[in-house]
Formats: sequence, C-alpha cells, structure tokens
Amino acid sequence: MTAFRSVAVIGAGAWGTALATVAARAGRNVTLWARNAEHAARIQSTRDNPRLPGVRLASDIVVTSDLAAASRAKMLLIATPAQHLRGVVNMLASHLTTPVPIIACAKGIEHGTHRFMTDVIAEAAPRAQPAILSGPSFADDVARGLPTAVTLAARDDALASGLVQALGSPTFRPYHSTDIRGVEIGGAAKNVLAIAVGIAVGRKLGASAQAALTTRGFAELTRLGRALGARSETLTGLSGLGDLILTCSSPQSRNFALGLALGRGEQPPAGKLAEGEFTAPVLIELAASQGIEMPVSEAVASILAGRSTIDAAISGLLTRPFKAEE
Ligand SMILES: NC(=O)C1=CN([C@@H]2O[C@H](COP(=O)(O)OP(=O)(O)OC[C@H]3O[C@@H](n4cnc5c(N)ncnc54)[C@H](O)[C@@H]3O)[C@@H](O)[C@H]2O)C=CC1
Ligand SMILES: O=C(CO)COP(=O)(O)O
Repeated sequence: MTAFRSVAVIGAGAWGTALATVAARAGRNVTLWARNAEHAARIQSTRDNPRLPGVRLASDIVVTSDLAAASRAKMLLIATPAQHLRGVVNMLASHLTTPVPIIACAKGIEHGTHRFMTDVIAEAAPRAQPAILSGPSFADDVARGLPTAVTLAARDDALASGLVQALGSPTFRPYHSTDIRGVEIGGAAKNVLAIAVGIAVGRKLGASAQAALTTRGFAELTRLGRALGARSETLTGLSGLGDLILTCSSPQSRNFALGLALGRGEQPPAGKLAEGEFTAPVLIELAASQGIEMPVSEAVASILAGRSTIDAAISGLLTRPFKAEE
C-alpha cells in the first residue's frame, strides 16, 4: 500500500503526458497540469495531446490548468523544460502547506546559476522533498507501455523507495537511489553529447566514429560526475550510460536529430525541444569552473554558438594530442 495515492504531473508536454499515463497505470489518482487553460480543456475533452500524437489518455486522468488543485496531490512530478523549472516551482510553492515530494523530470542545468534541477526545487520551494527521475525512456515508448527502466533518486532512501513503489509497473521500472547528483549529471550531459554524435552521423563519419565519440563522451561525463561527487554505479547505470546509449543511437531523440540535421547541413526540426542546446553553454562553464576537460561538449557549444564550423570542430577533436585512456 503506498502513501502516495494521488500524483500531479506539472507540464503537459510529451514527457508530462507520458508520466501521467505511467502513474495512472500504477493505480494512482492522476492530475495533469497544463499552464494554458484552453490547452488543458482541449486535452481533457479529446483525451489526446498533440505533443504526444496517437496516445489516448486514460479516462480517469484529470487535465487542468488549476495549479492550486494540482498542488494538493501527495506527490508532484515536474516535466517542464529545465529552464522553466524555477518559474513553475515558484508558483507551486505558495500552494504547498506540508512537506511534499517534488520529482524533477527535466534534464538540464539552470542558466546563470549552474544549479541542477533538485537544487532549483529546494531553493524555490523550501517545503519540498526534492527528487529526480531520469533514464533511457522516450515519452512515446513509455506512453505506449513499451518496457522501460529509469533511476529515481531522493536524499532519503526510504522516500526514493516509496516513490518507486508509487510509480512502478511491469513496463515502467524505476530503480531507487540516493545519488541525486549522479542522476542529474547523466541526464544533463547526455543531451549535449547526443548532439555531437548526431553531427558525426550526419557527416557520415561512420559507425566506428559513432561508437568512439559516444565512449569519449562518456569519459567526459564521468570526469565531471566524479568531480561533483557522483557515484560510479550511477554514472554507469540507467541515468548515465544507459541514457547516453539511447540518445546517441536513435534519431527518435530530439538531441540526436538536431545534431543529425546540423551534420547534414539541413535546417533543424522545427518546434522540437532539444535540451542539449540550452545545456551545452552552462555545462562547459560548470566543467571549466571545476577544471574538468570536456572537449566533445565544448565542440558542441562552439558549433551551436557559431564560434566554430562543424568541420573545424571535428578537426580540432581529431588532432588533440594522444594520451592515456582515462
Ligand atoms: N520527451 C521525452 O522523451 C523525454 C523528455 N524528458 C525531459 O522532459 C522535459 C520536457 O520535455 P518534453 O515534455 O518532451 O517537451 P515538450 O516540448 O513536449 O513539452 C514541454 C511542455 O512544457 C510546457 N512549458 C514550457 N514552458 C513552460 C512554463 N514556463 N511553465 C509551464 N509549462 C511550460 C510547454 O507548454 C509544453 O507543454 C525536458 O527537460 C526533457 O529533456 C525526459 C525524458 C524523456
Ligand atoms: O531523454 C530522453 C530519452 O531518455 C529523450 O531524449 P530527447 O530529449 O533527445 O528526445
């Protein structure tokens, strides 16, 4: 029996909608909050969200734009883009009267502050018990009930375990952890690295280069993770290596697809959120502040900012001095 009978998902994009479906499948009473009242009313009546086409929302999921009503749930999942997390949690905070778990489901690092997602939650809502959910899981796969596994971390293991019990089902398998920082780093960095790998594939550099770049990307993700106190089993787990493999190998990923288009010299897909674009500059600032080398991420940031051409960035990576593997 779970203490978390009711769940509210804040943010009715592709991921929020998929997570609402997950929670309903796990037997929770689910509210899905959309900031736009018209959008909420349309999804509530049609049971269809254009952000996640072809997925029919279970009839018992309540879709609303009433944040006060949503905030009464026993646990909250926030699935807005990373850079909008603080704004939404600021609005939520005034409705919270008791300690409540707030699970960050976005993947990124806040611009300007270098804060990870649970730090933003802790600052914006002091009553919250911050947690993070991340791992290899495309919204479409999750919503369709294809098997997926993710990591769910909270500072307190009993809380992380309780949240896993509330959301888990045979087709959505969260593993609990207390390594919040490790989970956050994997989710943020893999999006930037997926843009790099997409570019290499778009440039037709070959399957060997794809594997090499993914692996060297993992090496730099691990370096940063270690410097910030992440555990190695988290970095090699679902939210680290697992999500990196998924995102660096499939055009279903919007980050990979962005890289693919850039590599081919095409226009990036319109209206698709690729968090790596926003994470790249802040990731390399953070790495520099720690004295950590992240050459693949730096190349992505330089290309996106127009400081380097793709060919110059590739050549820069290929002519780095030979060194010991680490
Ligand atoms: N789509 C996926 O497969 C997965 C996405 N994620 C993460 O989830 C986060 C959201 O991604 P998606 O849902 O896919 O994006 P999306 O583009 O489908 O939806 C984003 C939603 O956030 C809403 N939104 C934007 N600004 C807002 C604000 N200021 N206040 C409230 N709502 C706002 C938009 O209206 C939209 O409904 C990202 O950080 C992404 O990396 C994580 C795992 C899987
Ligand atoms: O995070 C994801 C899968 O785990 C979704 O990847 P994209 O945001 O690149 O589509």
